[in-house]
Amino acid sequence: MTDTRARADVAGQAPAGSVEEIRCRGLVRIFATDGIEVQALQGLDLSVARSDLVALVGASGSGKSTLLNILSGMDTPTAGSAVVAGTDLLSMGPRDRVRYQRRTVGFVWQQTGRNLLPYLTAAENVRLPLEISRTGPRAGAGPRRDARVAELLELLQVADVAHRRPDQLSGGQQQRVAIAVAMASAPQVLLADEPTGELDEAASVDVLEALRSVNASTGVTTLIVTHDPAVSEHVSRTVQIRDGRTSTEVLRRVEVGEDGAQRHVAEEFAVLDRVGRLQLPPDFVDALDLRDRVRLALEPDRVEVRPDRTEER
Ligand SMILES: Nc1ncnc2c1ncn2[C@@H]1O[C@H](COP(=O)(O)OP(=O)(O)OP(=O)(O)O)[C@@H](O)[C@H]1O
Repeated sequence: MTDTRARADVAGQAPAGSVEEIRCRGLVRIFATDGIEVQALQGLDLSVARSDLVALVGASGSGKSTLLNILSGMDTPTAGSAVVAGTDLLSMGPRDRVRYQRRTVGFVWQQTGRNLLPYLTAAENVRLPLEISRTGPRAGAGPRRDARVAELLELLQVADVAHRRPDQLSGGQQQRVAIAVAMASAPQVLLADEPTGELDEAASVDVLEALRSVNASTGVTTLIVTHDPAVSEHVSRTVQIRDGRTSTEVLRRVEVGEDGAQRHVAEEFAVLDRVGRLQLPPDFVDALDLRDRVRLALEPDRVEVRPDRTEER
């Protein structure tokens, strides 16, 4: 059974003193098709601190892609608030949206074909966003753009294949070039949707390590949406979404023992939202056969949740 502690602060709170780069409060997204409404996000709260590397996990249909589409500026929530790097995603106009997608966020998608243009080389793919924003302050002169392309290909360890087209690259190399493309305009936030979904285990580890090293060396705030349980091993914070809301978080840290040896410690927390709601893990609910109504008791240092046995008496 999972040892889940309730985190006694606001759901997904960024550490004290840090700057919140992603802040979602009460995010709701309702889709209506053929008169049927699906509530994909049901009041989701999430905070990610600047320069953090966070994995977002959850079962199929839990709302991960819906959240990522909103954070990437491609979709608008039905209600709630979402602010990314100071941009309010609910109130931005069409011009702000283009600017936001070009400058503020970078994306890496699961399908390698969606990330790269097939008829351009790796270097040309990385250069393209710099050419598109050449009038912008981050563009610089031609030689500066060349230097930036070389620097990014070096950082992602794909400089040796700079002149190959995507079909001449392995899946892992394609995703590393895709990260270089996403980082070209020096975004503040990097969003990756199942970046290892089409890769074998070895290539997945490579790509996750590439994301980690880009995060560490540039400080870009990074959110990775994934089904892949191995991703959690590569990040210090994993947020789980269940039924359109954040439900639990796993925080990992390295501790040094008295003997000087390093230990990796992982602690799981239930997420408590601003109005006091939390989701009990399914294995807790099953273990005590909790249903419909439960009894709560406030103890000096904890809250007890017990099954309601009234009808059995
Ligand atoms: N455009 C849409 N129209 C109607 N329903 C939608 C739409 N997009 C998503 N949904 C529904 O919203 C819910 C959440 O979907 P979402 O794609 O965000 O889940 P997910 O966690 O990303 O799933 P997966 O891991 O399978 O990609 C699902 O019930 C889905 O069917």
